Amino acid sequence: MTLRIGCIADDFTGGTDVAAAFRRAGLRTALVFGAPDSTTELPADCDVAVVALKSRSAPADEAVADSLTAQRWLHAKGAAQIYLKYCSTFDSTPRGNIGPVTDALLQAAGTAVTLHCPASPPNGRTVYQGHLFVHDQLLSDSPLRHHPLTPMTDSALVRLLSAQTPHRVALIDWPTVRRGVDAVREALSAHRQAGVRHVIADALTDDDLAVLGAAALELPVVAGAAGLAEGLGRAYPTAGPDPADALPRQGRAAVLAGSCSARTLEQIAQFYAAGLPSLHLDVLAAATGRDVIGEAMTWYDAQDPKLPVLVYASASPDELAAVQAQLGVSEAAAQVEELLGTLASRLVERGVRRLLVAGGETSGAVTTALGIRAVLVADEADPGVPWTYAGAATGGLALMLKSGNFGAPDLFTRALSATAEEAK
Ligand SMILES: Nc1ncnc2c1ncn2[C@@H]1O[C@H](COP(=O)(O)OP(=O)(O)O)[C@@H](O)[C@H]1O
Ligand SMILES: O=C(O)[C@@H](O)C(=O)COP(=O)(O)O
Repeated sequence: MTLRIGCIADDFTGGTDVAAAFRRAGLRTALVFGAPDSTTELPADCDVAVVALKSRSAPADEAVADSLTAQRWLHAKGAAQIYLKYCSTFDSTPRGNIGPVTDALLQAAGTAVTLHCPASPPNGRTVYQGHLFVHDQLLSDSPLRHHPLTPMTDSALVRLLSAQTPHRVALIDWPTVRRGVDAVREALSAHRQAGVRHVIADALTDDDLAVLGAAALELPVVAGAAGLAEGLGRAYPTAGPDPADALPRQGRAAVLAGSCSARTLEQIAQFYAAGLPSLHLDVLAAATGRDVIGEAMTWYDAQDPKLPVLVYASASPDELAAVQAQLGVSEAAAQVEELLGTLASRLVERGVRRLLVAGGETSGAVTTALGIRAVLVADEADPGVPWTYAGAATGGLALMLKSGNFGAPDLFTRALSATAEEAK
């Protein structure tokens, strides 16, 4: 079976989000971490391969180079269509890289037009008249206007993308999308003939995204968030049994959290309130050379093996500010990522078989420490938060990588309760 779609995601948890969307559409999906090279193996029998890069905030030339490497590898594996996954809040300033990356992918694929739509209705992201909404607010009125790296002060997608590309950008509006697949195809063709390279489409619902996906089936390059990926995936015929069904359902379970996002803090509080064993890592003590890892492992060995455990560095905004003031922002992050990466390796060595990781950067640190290059994507615990299967190299590890703000407050206990229940 050859690969059908090759996807390039601009960060790791964005990669798990889009991989879950393709799987929801019925396609067997693998996720590859980091720019692939000749030694990167693709798990057998998948329809979609998602390459998760760390390019969202990278300078355009770096993001273009990594994306072209991924595109070449995906084409070599047989992918006829490339999907560029960026954030559903279009995290990208005028100097951002969505325009340059898309232009480079189009040029390498030898094609003149692409369809974009960042809508992701389950997460409240919709596009109307080319304006991106976050629930009931324009993007530029939402909390994203204060994003530390990519403050979004404009919601007009045609204007945002036009600032990043020398090529023409135009809109297919919602009334056209509502008229269906043929109407969208005709509009795409008219835009292409008029010299437009980037066509942005409105979408309010998953049905709109299914129309767009069907209309985009023949385009060599398509771009957007997880919503359009699912719409596109639904336009493909589904294949046979999913090898990810071999996911281990039992074994010791642990959560490692390095995300300080509000939702992760709620999930930590819920786990603690459920009476499950939790340990807070003392980042400042680790920085002074105390053996925080050794202490954590002694604590882990003393826990009831039937129960999932949580080890977290995550801190409230005040605690975080205090640690960062003392260590510096990047030194503090490096310290935490080193701690959580090392702990992940120790826990897996000690027999953990189900590992839930909270935080995008944290997920990168953990997969790197575990030497995991590729996983198969299995069922979702919450929208955009799938279990994945790391296969034989790690002794058959079930891994869940969660973006900081994703998942319901009870995600940790719910996703891992099966283990505790079955073991009782
Ligand atoms: N106690 C702490 N002190 C300082 N930095 C921390 C602490 N806990 C976590 N961090 C850092 O905060 C960052 C959280 O980012 P990330 O893992 O991407 O989560 P999210 O997905 O919520 O953005 C990481 O770089 C992590 O190392
Ligand atoms: O498209 C989305 O909203 C997510 O997949 C995503 O990329 C979220 O960004 P992070 O919270 O920075 O992982």
